[in-house]
Amino acid sequence: MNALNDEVQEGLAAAAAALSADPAVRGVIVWGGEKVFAAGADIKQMREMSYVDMVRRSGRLSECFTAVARIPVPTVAAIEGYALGGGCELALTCDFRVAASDAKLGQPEILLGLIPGAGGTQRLARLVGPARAKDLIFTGRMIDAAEAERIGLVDQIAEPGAALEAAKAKVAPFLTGPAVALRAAKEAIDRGLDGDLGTGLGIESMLFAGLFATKDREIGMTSFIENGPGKASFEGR
Ligand SMILES: CCCCCCCCCCCCC/C=C/C(=O)SCCNC(=O)CCNC(=O)[C@H](O)C(C)(C)COP(=O)(O)OP(=O)(O)OC[C@H]1O[C@@H](n2cnc3c(N)ncnc32)[C@H](O)[C@@H]1OP(=O)(O)O
Repeated sequence: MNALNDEVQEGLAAAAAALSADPAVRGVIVWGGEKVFAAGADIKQMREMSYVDMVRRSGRLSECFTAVARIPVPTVAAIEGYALGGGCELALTCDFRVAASDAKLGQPEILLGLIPGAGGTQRLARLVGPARAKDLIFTGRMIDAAEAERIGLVDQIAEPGAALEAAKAKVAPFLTGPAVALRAAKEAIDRGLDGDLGTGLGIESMLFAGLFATKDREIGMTSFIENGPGKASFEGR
């Protein structure tokens, strides 16, 4: 079930750091395999943990989730089977979510006497709105891919077993786009969500101005003038 135990979380954090540091990486897909995305944090491991254990980890509880959220290029979660609890929270750290039509998503922590502990109360509420987030978190109920798409938790539905292929198709256009501009767009949107409108507009202006130093800006504008829209062959820098 891809239970997110210590080892898996450390592996995710290391992979996210390596991908973030590699300028050749233009897009990332998070996939749990053909059977399941992730059924959440490892309940068996958590049951052995004490309050002191958790206090010791506070601040680090969701560092692998934050590492994935901070990957500076477009990311897509390809969901088969279940994305529950920490698994749904991991999917929420991606820019887009593609789910198989028979997939189930949810935040069932309340059924364990817990609440989401890796960003679910924050990212889910920002994505689907506080009322829908409260419905899923207060009830702990699973929803199918169709309901998830309806509320905006999932962006696209694929045939069972085809979520990875659909995610590859979704990320493909970004691989030949203007890499620096795509990074700037993701940073402006994500950082803007953290603050007030004025701060967000300031971040956007700074990043917009910075793109005038890129080669792709010259390529894009020259291509439009000479060939019309959408014909530019960007260099990615
Ligand atoms: C996290 C531990 C490491 C420490 C790290 C620091 C701690 C903090 C981490 C960061 C904060 C994370 C906050 C997130 C919290 C959570 O995610 S809480 C867990 C939320 N998830 C769930 O409640 C889902 C639990 N699973 C199920 O409901 C069902 O298994 C299923 C997914 C609906 C599938 O059902 P079914 O097809 O009937 O299969 P099962 O028989 O139930 O399961 C097969 C085997 O898999 C085991 N398993 C399933 N889920 C988990 C899980 N989350 N953790 C551990 N093990 C799991 C299940 O026990 C079965 O095992 P066996 O009986 O041995 O075959």
